[in-house]
Amino acid sequence: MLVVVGSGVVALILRLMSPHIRKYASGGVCMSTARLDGQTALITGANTGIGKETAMDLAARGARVILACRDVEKGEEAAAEIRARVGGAQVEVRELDLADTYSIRAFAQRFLREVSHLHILINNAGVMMCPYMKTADGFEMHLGVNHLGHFLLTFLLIGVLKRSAPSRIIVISSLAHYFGWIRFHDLHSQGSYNSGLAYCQSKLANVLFTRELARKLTGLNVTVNSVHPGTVRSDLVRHSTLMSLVFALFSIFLKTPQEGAQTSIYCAVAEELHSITGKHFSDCAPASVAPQGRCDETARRLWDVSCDLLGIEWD
Ligand SMILES: NC(=O)C1=CN([C@@H]2O[C@H](COP(=O)(O)OP(=O)(O)OC[C@H]3O[C@@H](n4cnc5c(N)ncnc54)[C@H](OP(=O)(O)O)[C@@H]3O)[C@@H](O)[C@H]2O)C=CC1
Ligand SMILES: CC1=C(/C=C/C(C)=C/C=C/C(C)=C/C=O)C(C)(C)CCC1
Repeated sequence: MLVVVGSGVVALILRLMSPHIRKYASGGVCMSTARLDGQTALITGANTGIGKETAMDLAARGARVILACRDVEKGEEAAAEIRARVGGAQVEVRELDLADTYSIRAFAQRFLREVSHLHILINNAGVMMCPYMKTADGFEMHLGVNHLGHFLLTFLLIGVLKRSAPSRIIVISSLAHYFGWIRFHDLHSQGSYNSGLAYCQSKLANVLFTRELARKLTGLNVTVNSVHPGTVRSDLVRHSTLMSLVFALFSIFLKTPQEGAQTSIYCAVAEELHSITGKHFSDCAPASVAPQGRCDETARRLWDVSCDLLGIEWD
């Protein structure tokens, strides 16, 4: 009886507080009215969640937006939705599976053949807390998709980004990077696997990649910044029953994908960020980076190991 009354009271309080909670939870908003006419943007994992909402916004600003998706059918559905909501939207779908370096190379080859400029690259796609899986190249899935896949993609597109300068690279990381460390002795979690820690490692790798790439791109007018989008109601938690349950129970506290896209959009368009590089953002404002994400030695070591794993030379 007491439990029933207690839950009723909590539900009532939450209902009454709902507008205030929503206002607080929604986070920062990108206030820039910058137009992107004549600019080209590429967003990975843009068929759903934060990526789709980011694509919607950039298309509304006049950009040509390429949705890079592993499932072209889902990508076309998202593109149709964007066209229906944004009059005159220029959106195209291309196949890209970040869990397969052959697919990444094929994507880049076609992209470079068909598209002459790239002003905004948003490395958004991500996988979280999946069971132990390997990519086509034998990389642990989180590291392979979230870090190495985007590393290779950026390497293959860096020439066109430089030619299109000023251009921007935005890397979607997470606050979860605080709980990660790079396990150089067992990068692919072959010794022991914890899906949460593997996700955190990959998100720390995103921050370290941003740091080292920003250093290498100094003076070239190509900026690179990382983003924590907030806690966003999306398909990201699909692999974890517990997380799905927490998301369902606390959904009122979570951002919508549109709210979660604001910081990605901000980093892509805000005029005041034109020369800001190597920084981390959350809620459309600078955010702090964990100590392990500020270590230049680790960033350089991860860079070298990533190049070795991918069989590329990138100085
Ligand atoms: N939601 C949140 O609370 C938070 C999200 N983030 C980050 O935000 C980013 C976007 O996540 P969110 O929108 O929430 O999640 P979603 O799961 O909604 O979107 C993830 C996207 O990544 C795509 N993707 C997954 N694997 C691959 C692959 N192998 N090749 C190409 N694309 C792939 C998915 O494609 P498909 O639909 O086909 O599976 C989907 O389009 C991620 O990097 C995530 O880590 C960071 C912090 C918090
Ligand atoms: C426990 C709890 C929460 C859940 C947080 C979660 C579940 C965060 C997930 C973060 C993710 C998915 C990060 C990805 O990079 C709320 C709703 C914030 C507030 C109430 C208490």
